[in-house]
Formats: sequence, structure tokens, C-alpha cells
Amino acid sequence: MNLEFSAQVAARGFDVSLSIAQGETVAVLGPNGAGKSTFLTVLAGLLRPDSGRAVLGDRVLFELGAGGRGRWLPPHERGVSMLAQDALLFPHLSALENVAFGPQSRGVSRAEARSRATAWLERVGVSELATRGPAQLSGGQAQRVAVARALASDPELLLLDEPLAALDVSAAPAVRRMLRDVLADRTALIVTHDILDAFTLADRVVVLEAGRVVDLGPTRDVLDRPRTPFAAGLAALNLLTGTVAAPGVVRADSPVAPGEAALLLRARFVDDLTAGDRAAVCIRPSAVTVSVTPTTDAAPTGPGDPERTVLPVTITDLEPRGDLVRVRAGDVAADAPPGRVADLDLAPGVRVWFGVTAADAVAYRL
Ligand SMILES: Nc1ncnc2c1ncn2[C@@H]1O[C@H](COP(=O)(O)OP(=O)(O)OP(=O)(O)O)[C@@H](O)[C@H]1O
Repeated sequence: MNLEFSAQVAARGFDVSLSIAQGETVAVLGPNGAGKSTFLTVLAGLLRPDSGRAVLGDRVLFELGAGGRGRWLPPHERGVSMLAQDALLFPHLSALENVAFGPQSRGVSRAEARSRATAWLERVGVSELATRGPAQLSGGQAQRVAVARALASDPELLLLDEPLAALDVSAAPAVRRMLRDVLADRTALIVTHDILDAFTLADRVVVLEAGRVVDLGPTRDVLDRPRTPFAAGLAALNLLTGTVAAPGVVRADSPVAPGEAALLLRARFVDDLTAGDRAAVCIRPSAVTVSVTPTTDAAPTGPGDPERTVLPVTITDLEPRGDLVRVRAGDVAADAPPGRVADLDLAPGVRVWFGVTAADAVAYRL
């Protein structure tokens, strides 16, 4: 079912509007306290907003005017299922009985509820565990049963609150694959801190900050072309913002580090931008070279090269990352091989030049 949602919760600074198409999965991203859980609990009917309106298909979930008066459907009448971080299965019921519970409490016969439960357990890959109690299931198995339970009541909207966060790293990938299978063509919202979940499971992402939508779009657009520091951080990309000064040139809003001059960034424009337009410039850390003078091999033609930007920066932090070292200077980072870091004697406080070609600095509308 498609969803039209708008709600305000003043005490939490929450004011979000969003539409979701039938069959679409949207990932909800945002820093701690951004309002992600508030969003899900309002939809599930566990928190009543001050005002707003939500319609799922042709069912009005709530319609509340100023003062909170209006229509309000209780959770069990919404056609909405919620899957939490922990499986939260009934401890005294078997896996099969846990899954059959929902349909049965909605009036489906015991035999039919058990047959639906059997089919769902098979779909999530744990049919052989039907008679086990929750205490005899691993974290990944229990979460599979919880997915079956959430879906057995045939919800029109599925809410998932960090469904993989409590699983260990060896169990998460298989459960993620299973979720990708069951979420296809299902209207769902998934709160996650994991960029892999967003890429694997979601058609679109919405980024919340301080209770407001700050970015919304297809997953790849938002994470490959981030517009907020939060999305750039998740995608591990450098993001600089500024104003277009000339074709292929963006004047950065602020220096890359305190005390440095404002920068003219030479960039590859992927949107139609003209002078005065606001622009974001996104750079992969692996495309940034580091040198200790502006004219060494890392920046062969120096700062005057029209195809290259050279940023004078002071290193703030070095962090090993796999077989590279992330060299940070304020908000900008470069990935360099450990040998180069040692050869150049890089350390916090050392002034260096970061170099990036215009081809590797992608500019788009902000
Ligand atoms: N039960 C509550 N009563 C009052 N305020 C709350 C309550 N729960 C959360 N808040 C506040 O509402 C705002 C949004 O919180 P919410 O839990 O929705 O954020 P979140 O994005 O889910 O964060 P996290 O990633 O930490 O789970 C925060 O300012 C938070 O302090």
C-alpha cells in the first residue's frame, strides 16, 4: 500500500512529511536523536503526534488537527507490523506458535494459522526449527522467526528498527539477503545505521536531522552524491559546499581548516550549474593525493594547474584503514599507503598539500 505521512511531535522537535509508493522500501538514516524511532512509533500507533495525517492505502491511520483532536487508529487496526532489533519472541511458545499467533488472534482458524506459519518459516529459511523454543535459537535464527511473525499477519506496511544491529557479523549477511528477498515489492521503512543495509534493502533513503527531513532520494543519489555532512560521513566521502564562481570552479564556503584561505575548487560539473548557484563538491578520499610541498610528484604541476585543486591543510588525525591510512585535515581526508605516510613523516600538526584533479571532484546542485 502506498503511504502518505505527515506528523508533528512538538516535545521531540519532530516534523516530518513523507510519501512512500506501494512496494517501495525506504531507509531512514540520521544521527542519534534525529527522530528515526519517533517516526516508526508514530506510524505503529505507539505514540500519538500533536497533529498530522497518515493514510495507508485507503485506511486513515490518524488525522489530528491542532490540539490533537481527530481520528486515531489503535496499533492493531493499522495493518502495520514492526520488527525490532531484538526478536522479542514469546518465550513460552515454539517458533511455529510464535508465527501463528498473529493470524490466529485475528480470527484465522488454528489449522490455517499453523499452515501459514509453516509457509513463512520456510520462506525465511528456518522450517526445520518450527518446534524449537526461542531459548534454543541463535540470534540470527530468532530474527528470522521474528521476520516470519511480522509478515504472517500480512501487514500493508512493515517497519524495521535496525533489524540486523543485534546480530553478530557472521550472521548478519545471510539475514540481510533474506530480508532483501522478503522486502521486494513490500511497502517498508527500515531504520539503520549501516550503509550496506541502505544499498541492499532500500529503493530510497530519507535522512533525518533534529526531527526534520534534510535529504531524500534514491539510495545511490543520496549516498554517492551526498548533500549533508551526515550522508557524506556514512558514505565515507569528502563533502565541500560552496557557490559556483565560473564554469568548472566552485568557491568553497569555508576554508578546509581554520586559518586557511577560502578555496577555489576545480570540479567536474554533473549538473547544469551557473555562477552564483549553490553547489556540493564530493571527493573520494582515495582520489586525494598528499604531498609535503605543492610541487612534488603528488601535485606535479602545482597550484596553478587549471585541472587540479591543491589544498593547503594541517593534518589533524591519522587512522589506519585496511591497507591504507586515512589522513584527516579538518573535514577533508585523503587515503595514502602506509609507506608514503612514513616517507613523508606525516603526523598531526604537519602542514601538507592535498591534491585532487577536477575529474575526481564531482560538483552538483545543493
Ligand atoms: N520517550 C521520550 N520522551 C521524550 N523525548 C524523547 C523520548 N524518546 C526520544 N525522545 C527525544 O526525541 C528526539 C528524537 O529521538 P528518537 O529516539 O526518535 O531518535 P533516533 O533517531 O531514533 O535516535 P537513535 O539513533 O539514538 O535511536 C530526541 O531529541 C530524543 O531525546
